[in-house]
Amino acid sequence: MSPTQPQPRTLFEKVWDAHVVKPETGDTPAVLYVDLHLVHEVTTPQAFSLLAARGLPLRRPDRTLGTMDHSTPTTPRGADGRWVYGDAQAEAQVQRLVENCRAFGVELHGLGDPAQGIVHVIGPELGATQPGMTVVCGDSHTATHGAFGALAFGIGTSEVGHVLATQCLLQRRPKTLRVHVEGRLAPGVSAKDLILAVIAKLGVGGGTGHVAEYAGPAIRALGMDERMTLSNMSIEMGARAGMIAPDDTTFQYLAGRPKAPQGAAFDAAVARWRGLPTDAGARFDREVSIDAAALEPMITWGTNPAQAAPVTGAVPDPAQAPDAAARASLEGALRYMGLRPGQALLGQKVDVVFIGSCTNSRLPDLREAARVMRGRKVKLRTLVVPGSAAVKRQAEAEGLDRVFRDAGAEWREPGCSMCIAMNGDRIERGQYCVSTSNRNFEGRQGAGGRTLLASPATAAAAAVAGAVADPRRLEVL
Ligand SMILES: CC(C)[C@H](C(=O)O)[C@@H](O)C(=O)O
Ligand code: SF4
Repeated sequence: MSPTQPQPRTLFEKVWDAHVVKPETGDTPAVLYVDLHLVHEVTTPQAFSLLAARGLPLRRPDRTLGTMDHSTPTTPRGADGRWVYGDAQAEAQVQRLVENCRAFGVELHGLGDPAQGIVHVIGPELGATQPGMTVVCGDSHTATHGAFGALAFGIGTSEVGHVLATQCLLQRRPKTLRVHVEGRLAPGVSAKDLILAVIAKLGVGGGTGHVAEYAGPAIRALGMDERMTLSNMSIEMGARAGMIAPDDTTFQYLAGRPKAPQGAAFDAAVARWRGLPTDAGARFDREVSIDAAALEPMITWGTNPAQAAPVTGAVPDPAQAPDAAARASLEGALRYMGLRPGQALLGQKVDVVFIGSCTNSRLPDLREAARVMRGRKVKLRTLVVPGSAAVKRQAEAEGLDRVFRDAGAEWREPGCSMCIAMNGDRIERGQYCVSTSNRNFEGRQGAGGRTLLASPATAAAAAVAGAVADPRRLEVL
């Protein structure tokens, strides 16, 4: 390459370089400009108070977008027009967000609003999330928006305050990691199974300090909703963000969405966005590759998302752990989960199924669950919670709600719900829940509750079978 030619750059580097207001020096992080700041009720009260205490205005109300999701009820409002909250704290949080957004002029999609929903579902749905943007939110699953070729990551509450006040953020430049996914996913194997397999391979710390880029033929073949499932869980392997290069699938998804550029402006944006993908010859700090065709439906058996196995596999035996520390951690996980070393995962008893969360609550996820439940009955408590009011409307227009109700499942209002159990939707101590969410930490879905993470099809199969089941073998259910 001649010295005058520009260095090939990765997708991450292009987005980072375009947003650096002040470069990083030895002891000071870079100042990074933020294009889109998403806000929800849990991580904003102190941040808005910080502004109020200093008498500062919100720097860019037009680049700040609010919704409520974590603490919101998923049962419809009563005949008196009132929502029934899980507890007083949940209601207070929601009220604070309403007041703060009104006081600071933030567009808020609150309860009952046709665009309300989980923050990581509504950003893309409204076309607010776009390629090449920097997107932040006081929420670790902000990585979801990376599916559009945005640099999107979670920030802490004090940083939320900085962004509200300045539209900028102090950031150290992360390293880069490319996850190259060869081949094609087999029928019955989904993006959720792929990301669980990637995390199982790399470990919960495998991406620490890095921004991941998912690339390769298997990724190109995925729709936007599936790509979001993948990017969403990047944080579960410690990655700062998880990006996917924008392509025609991305542009088609965005065309006509209310907050996307319209008409000639859209065409101009697409022309710009086409320059974002990683250049041939660009260097990553680390590269891994995985064969999509070899994957099976996955399910977690432990208390972190890397503790996963094919659904046809078995719970590992701590006696075979490579060292004492690994053995102790395995033993701890199995004790909490009440599972025996070597036991088959198929047939493991399940008490509750949760289909929802920012990982798997979009229309294609619900279609998958409905495909499995259609004409069948669930054997246990099954909650289906759409990711947004828009997903709920579309699902109902297709009659998916009927399929779920006829099967005996509960069809709820949009929100985070049982993913985090902040709104009163929870499992009981000792119960097993096959969940399409992203975290199986101890007590995540309710104190003492045991979570097994899986895809919508695997979760629906468990609901119908009353136990862990293989979604590719519906004929035996
Ligand atoms: C409540 C919020 C701060 C939290 C997050 O950061 O991700 C939640 O969304 C989660 O999934 O654990
Ligand atoms: S659905 Fe779950 S993971 Fe997603 S933002 Fe809500 S609580 Fe966090």
